[in-house]
Amino acid sequence: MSIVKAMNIKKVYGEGEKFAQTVALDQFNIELEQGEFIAIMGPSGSGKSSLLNVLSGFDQPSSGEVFIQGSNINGMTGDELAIFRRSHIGYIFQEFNLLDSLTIQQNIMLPMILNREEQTSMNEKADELMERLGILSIKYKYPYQVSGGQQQRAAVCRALINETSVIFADEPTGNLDSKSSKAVLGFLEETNKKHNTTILLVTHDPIAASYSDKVLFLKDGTIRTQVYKKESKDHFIKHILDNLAVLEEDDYDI
Ligand SMILES: Nc1ncnc2c1ncn2[C@@H]1O[C@H](COP(=O)(O)OP(=O)(O)OP(=O)(O)O)[C@@H](O)[C@H]1O
Repeated sequence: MSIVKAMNIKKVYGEGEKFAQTVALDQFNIELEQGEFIAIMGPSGSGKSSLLNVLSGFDQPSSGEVFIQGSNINGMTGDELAIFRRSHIGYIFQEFNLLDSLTIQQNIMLPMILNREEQTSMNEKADELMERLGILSIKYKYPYQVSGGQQQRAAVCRALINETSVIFADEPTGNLDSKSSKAVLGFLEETNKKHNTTILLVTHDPIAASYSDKVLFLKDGTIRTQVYKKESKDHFIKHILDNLAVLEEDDYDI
């Protein structure tokens, strides 16, 4: 069974407004199997965030359906979807989205707290993840007391703590220095390999994309082309850069 399946997705903003409509996704189809690690690249405005928002249930498509592990998330009520998301979907935001009133440890445990999990297992799991990402020493600090890189590592721990079968990551390294980027991407790669977690990563960065096994290039709300990792990482990065150049050249043909 596919972990994520979306069929005939259309996302139109400003529906009903005669002159201000934008078609962000156009009859979009995608299917992700268990253990796939896929990156999505494309120019600004090509529909990457719209796609992630629709696939993760943060936004409704204008038409079409999204299935996560066989369940149609578009038919769920708000409460049903919130509960479903906590157990099935991990999401890493570009802006971290940590709560300032909670410590780093509490932020990370939040999805487990909301699922009413047992305290000892929450503490153990949170400690294990923080240790792996090198932020155990800041567990009692608040988000505003730590660096952006440490906040993003905490956001990664929070997205992973419920061990969901799919992780959506929207530019998770967009605000990070290269050391923190490497830590976050390496951890996602390891999670993918070790736990067979399906990952969909949106990024502008060819290096970040090279951690995936396949890159989909988006343009005007549809997939234009895709590149597979076949040989070395360096070869993959070169292939990604070539395709980005072709996409940009297309712009000048219009
Ligand atoms: N809330 C909104 N209301 C109206 N139009 C929107 C809204 N969100 C996105 N759009 C439009 O939909 C299209 C796709 O936007 P989207 O944010 O998905 O692109 P993106 O590829 O993620 O861009 P970026 O790389 O700049 O983040 C763009 O034309 C954008 O202007």
